[in-house]
Amino acid sequence: MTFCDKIWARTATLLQAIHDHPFNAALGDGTLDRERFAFYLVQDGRYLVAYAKVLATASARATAPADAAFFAQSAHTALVVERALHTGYLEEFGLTAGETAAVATSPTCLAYSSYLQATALAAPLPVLAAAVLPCFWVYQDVGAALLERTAGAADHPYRTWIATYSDPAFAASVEQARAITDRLAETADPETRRAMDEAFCRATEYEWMFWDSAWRLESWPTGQWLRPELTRTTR
Ligand SMILES: Cc1ncc(C[n+]2csc(CCO)c2C)c(N)n1
Repeated sequence: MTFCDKIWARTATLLQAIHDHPFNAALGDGTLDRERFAFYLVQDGRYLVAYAKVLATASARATAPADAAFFAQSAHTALVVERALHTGYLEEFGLTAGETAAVATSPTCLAYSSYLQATALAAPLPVLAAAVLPCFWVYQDVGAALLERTAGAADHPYRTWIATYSDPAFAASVEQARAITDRLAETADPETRRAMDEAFCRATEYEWMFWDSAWRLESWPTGQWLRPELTRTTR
C-alpha cells in the first residue's frame, strides 16, 4: 500500500468529522452566517500567505526539478487565490482593507501557519511534503462533497467559493501532490516514514481546527488586556 492509501485510511474518521462539522454543513446548505464566513476568509487570507511561503521553501528544497516546479506553481496559485478570491469576496462582504487588517490572526490560524513554517525549515523534505498534503487533499474532498450537495441550488451564496475547490485543474494538482509524497515515502527510512505519518495527521487536525475556529469566531483569551482596539469579530 502507498503512503497516501495508508494515511487516508488512518484519517478516515477525522475526515468524516471535517465533512460533518457544523461550519461545512452550514456552508453546504447556504445557511452559514456572513460573520462566520467573513471571519473564515480573513483568517484564510493570512493562512494562504504563510502557506505560499511554505510551498516556496519546499520548491527551494526539492531535489527533482519537476517537484520544485510543482511546489513553485502551487505557491503561486495560493497567492493568486488569496489575491483574487479573498479580495473580491471581502469587498462583496463590505469589509474595507482597514477593517480586515484590524482582525487579529486567530490562535488556530497562527498555530497551523507556524507549524507548517517550522516544518518547512527544520524537517526532512518528505515530512514537509506530507505536512502540506492535507491542505490540497482535504479541500478537494470537502469541495467535491459540497459541490454535489449544492449542484441543485439555483442561487447559492457561497457557490464561487465552493467552485474553486472542485475545479478539475485543482484535482490534477492534488494528484501530483499525492504522487510526489508517495515517491518520497518509498525511499524514506522508517523514522522519516513515521514522521511523515505524524505530519499528515497533525496538518489534518489543524484543518478541522481551522473550520472549527471560524465557527467559534475564535479569539485570543488574553486579547482584552493587550489589544482592546482589535475587534474580536469581523463585525
Ligand atoms: C486552511 C486552509 N486549508 C486548505 C486550503 C486550500 N488550499 C489553500 S492553497 C491550496 C493549494 C493551491 O496552491 C489549497 C488547496 C485553504 N484555502 N485553507
